[in-house]
Amino acid sequence: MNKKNIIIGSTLLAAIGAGVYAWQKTTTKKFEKERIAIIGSGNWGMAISRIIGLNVLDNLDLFEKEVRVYVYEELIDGKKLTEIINTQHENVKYLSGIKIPENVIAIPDIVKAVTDATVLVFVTPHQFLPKMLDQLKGNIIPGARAITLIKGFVVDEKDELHLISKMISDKLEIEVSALMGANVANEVARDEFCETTIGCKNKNDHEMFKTLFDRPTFKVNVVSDVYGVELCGSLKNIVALGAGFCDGLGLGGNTKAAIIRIGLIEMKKFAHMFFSGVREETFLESCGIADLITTCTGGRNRKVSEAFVKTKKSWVDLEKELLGGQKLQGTLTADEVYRVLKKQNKLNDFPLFVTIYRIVKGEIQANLITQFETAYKKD
Ligand SMILES: NC(=O)C1=CN([C@@H]2O[C@H](COP(=O)(O)OP(=O)(O)OC[C@H]3O[C@@H](n4cnc5c(N)ncnc54)[C@H](O)[C@@H]3O)[C@@H](O)[C@H]2O)C=CC1
Ligand SMILES: O=C(CO)COP(=O)(O)O
Repeated sequence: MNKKNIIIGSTLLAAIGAGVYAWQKTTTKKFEKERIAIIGSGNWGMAISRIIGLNVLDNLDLFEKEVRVYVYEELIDGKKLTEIINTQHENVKYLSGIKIPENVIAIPDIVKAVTDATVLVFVTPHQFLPKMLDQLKGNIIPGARAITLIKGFVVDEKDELHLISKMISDKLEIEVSALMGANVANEVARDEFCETTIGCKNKNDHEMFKTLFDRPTFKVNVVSDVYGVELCGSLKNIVALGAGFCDGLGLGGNTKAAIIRIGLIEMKKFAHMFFSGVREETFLESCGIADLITTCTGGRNRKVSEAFVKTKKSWVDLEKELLGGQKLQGTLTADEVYRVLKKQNKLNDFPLFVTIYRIVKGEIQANLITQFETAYKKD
């Protein structure tokens, strides 16, 4: 074989290799039954565990009966939380008063929790994710898929933003979808009607995810725009802080509506500025406008930011006092997004996000929430 043939031959092999890799990435491996692992057992983690546990029992031809949940172990009155969940079928700390189906098993070891899992459901406060991914790397079976319910981003030391779905996908080399919506966990757990949005690129998985999550009171719509869904769910936490400031100041619905409207515009602008392919329709799904409304009226970010204005206590103290171990995400996200905008020299394009950040940091008082440049009247 001459040199030219060798080059053509190896180029061909490389192309076939790349093709096979791409095919493996987009083709769903068929498992006899899906085995579900949930990573995270907080307020939303437990509410979604209940839904998954019930749906698995209703579809035992498709899913293994046992659903494993990774629980960050802690002692409650001297008793391990995992033991409490596995005997009382209730997470007394993070979702008290709600029974969890008995096929949902709490496991304190994250690697054991995902053993043989074909579907991984990530639902932890985002600050804990990077360490979890380090522990999970190399322990996921080929062909497994993941779905993230985490609202937040990771911003690295170079002030570059990483979407959670992309982080999980890069680290574990699996496909990752996203589920976000107007889903305050306590209300979902009480079976109050709501909708949610799943972003999933792989059409082969649409039906499986719908069967896993959809309930008569938890209606799922599946779209293909994973990044759009995730960006909506994460960015709205910043706007929710602004809504809480309005409540803290005793302002009425008109002001809050203005914050929501302008917040939505900045969410869209941010998504389109930094990510290609985000679809306009996604902002009208449950993950978009609906989640924005629910978190600006209910929700923990709104509640704690109202108290921040009224009490002038620190965020750390208020999180401890008001959330009983649950975690506030919006203040972290406001900081992360600010760092990204600063690095990209785009602070002037996001006056509301920047104003909220400055109030969070104590650089300005909350009564300046309405003093940002209202540059969004008409182009
Ligand atoms: N709670 C809600 O209504 C909703 C929450 N979300 C999102 O879901 C994600 C998870 O939120 P929640 O389940 O509500 O959690 P949460 O706010 O209840 O957080 C507490 C969880 O963090 C765990 N934890 C504490 N310290 C830890 C550590 N050092 N390492 C690992 N884990 C630790 C606790 O064990 C507990 O499971 C967040 O991104 C949140 O924004 C999304 C929709 C609704
Ligand atoms: O995301 C949520 C509802 O969809 C919950 O928001 P909070 O974290 O502000 O409670």
